[in-house]
Amino acid sequence: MIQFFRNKFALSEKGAKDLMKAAVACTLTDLSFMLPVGLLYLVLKALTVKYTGGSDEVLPVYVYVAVSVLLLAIIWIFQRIQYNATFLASYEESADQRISIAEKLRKIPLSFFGKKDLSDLTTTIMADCAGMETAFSHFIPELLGAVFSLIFISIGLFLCGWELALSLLWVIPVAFAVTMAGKKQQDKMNKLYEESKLERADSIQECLEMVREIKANNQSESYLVKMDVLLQESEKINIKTELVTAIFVVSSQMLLRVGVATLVLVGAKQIASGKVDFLTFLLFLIGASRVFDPLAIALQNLAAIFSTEVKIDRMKEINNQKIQKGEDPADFKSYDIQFEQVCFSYDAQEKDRKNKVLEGISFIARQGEVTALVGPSGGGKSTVSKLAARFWDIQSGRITVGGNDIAQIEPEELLKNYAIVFQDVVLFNNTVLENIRLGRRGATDQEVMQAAKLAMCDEFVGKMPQGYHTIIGENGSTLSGGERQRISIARALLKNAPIILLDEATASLDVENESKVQQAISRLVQNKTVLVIAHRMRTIAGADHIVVLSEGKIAEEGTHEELLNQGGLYQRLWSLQTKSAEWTV
Ligand SMILES: Nc1ncnc2c1ncn2[C@@H]1O[C@H](COP(=O)(O)OP(=O)(O)OP(=O)(O)O)[C@@H](O)[C@H]1O
Repeated sequence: MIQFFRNKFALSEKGAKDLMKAAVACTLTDLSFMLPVGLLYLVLKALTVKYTGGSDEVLPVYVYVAVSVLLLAIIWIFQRIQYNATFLASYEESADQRISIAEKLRKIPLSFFGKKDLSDLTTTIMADCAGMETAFSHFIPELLGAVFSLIFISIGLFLCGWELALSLLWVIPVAFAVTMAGKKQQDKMNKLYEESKLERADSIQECLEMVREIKANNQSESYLVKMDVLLQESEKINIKTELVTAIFVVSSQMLLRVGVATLVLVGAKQIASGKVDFLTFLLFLIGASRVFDPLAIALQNLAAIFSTEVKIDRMKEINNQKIQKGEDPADFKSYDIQFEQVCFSYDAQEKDRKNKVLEGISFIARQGEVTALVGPSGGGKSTVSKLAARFWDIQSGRITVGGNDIAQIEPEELLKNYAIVFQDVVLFNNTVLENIRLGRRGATDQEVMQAAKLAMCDEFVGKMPQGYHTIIGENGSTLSGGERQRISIARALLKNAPIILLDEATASLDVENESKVQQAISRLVQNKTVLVIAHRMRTIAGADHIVVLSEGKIAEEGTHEELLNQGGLYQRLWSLQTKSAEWTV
């Protein structure tokens, strides 16, 4: 049962156990609501006997009052248990779910993120988990509680009179069948609704992210029109989804009322024929309201669980992703990076050779040397540098660092040895100091400032209102491209790792700052393995080893002079850049 709940609702083992406990608590609460019905029956029976001159002794009023108080106390205790078992447990479970999804996302290969966009993932972590929370605290335990308590109450009613019980309860399987009959239709609409919700969130996010480009291209009007159409579409799907659910749920809830009607018909006939007394009939009538009220909610809950299934599937999709593992406690004797016949495609499923981004790549980036990757745009330079840090797992071949296959090394362990400066710098809405400290947690303010100074950050930080303690806005929105890049370089300098990946690290710097930062980088790279990508070929002319990549293959490799002498692609690119440097507008 626990395993069933785990699979069905993507719960942790504790969550599945807590759900079972919550279902038992809901059952006990539902059953406890039947206790006053029993007491009422006894009171009415005693009064009837008394006023019809029977011989039964009526107990003193205070006994009934005491029993009523006792029953209220029992109901309160069960409700309290239900509250703890549903709400508290569900909050714990959804917090655990969010943490476990975030943990999983940390370990999933980046290829997964290529297929999912940001709003999709945030929706899963926030909205889907919240939906699961409601299902856990309300829909599922209440439904199970209603079903379990119904079984007990039905047995009781059958013992009191099977004909009356049958006349009342026959509608229940029919009502459930009606709700279940709509499942396929509801599933389809729920899926459509979730998709439209995602599209809407996506579009709003895109609009906010691209607000500068939209304004610059005078596209605000057309974007708003597009958004309006999208929202109207989404509204239509929303209404249709509600309508489909309502048709089946309301029909089944109405059916329950038919059960009361058939009870009255059969009851009247049985009273007339003297088969049952009026009190027993009354007991059934009161019992019917106690059974049908939670049941009507249970049918609604069943439909709500259908809609949760789409959310659960999305959570399962993340939970079932293979994570990047690695067992070897790597022992790095050196930090040479070696690519051996590496083939790679961003779509791991893609078998089609023509979609390969890299094919048969083999080269060595030695420790103590600067290895430069050059070549036409789209040739695979950034891909090679990202593969060197195991951002993606390759499909064939081998990448080693100091002889250790990086596919066998735990990604976070591996990355401790890398300092990376990307073209697109990511900054956090925090102070300059903390953004640089990200390079090495635990570095002192002194060390952070030393690295910042080497990366030429001093000059622009000095002009900020609170210096290094100035908050730089979301993704460093208050900084220029060059300033962002210098912070990123300072991070790498602070980390001081044995392997350095520089992907267009100085592209956004002006000439003066570029030469200063280059000096800092040259101090940083001593005795390290450096893999550098630069479009401005003069910046890598001094590299120890140049690998020319074109259309995912190595076109040629060697030193600057060797490659110029070969008169191949490198020489052509070099002369083109030399000529373009002379161009003027
Ligand atoms: N995340 C990704 N998902 C799918 N395809 C990608 C992804 N990143 C890059 N590519 C594709 O892989 C190929 C190589 O891209 P890559 O960025 O490695 O080239 P590059 O040589 O660094 O280009 P540039 O000099 O323009 O930066 C390109 O065709 C690109 O479209």
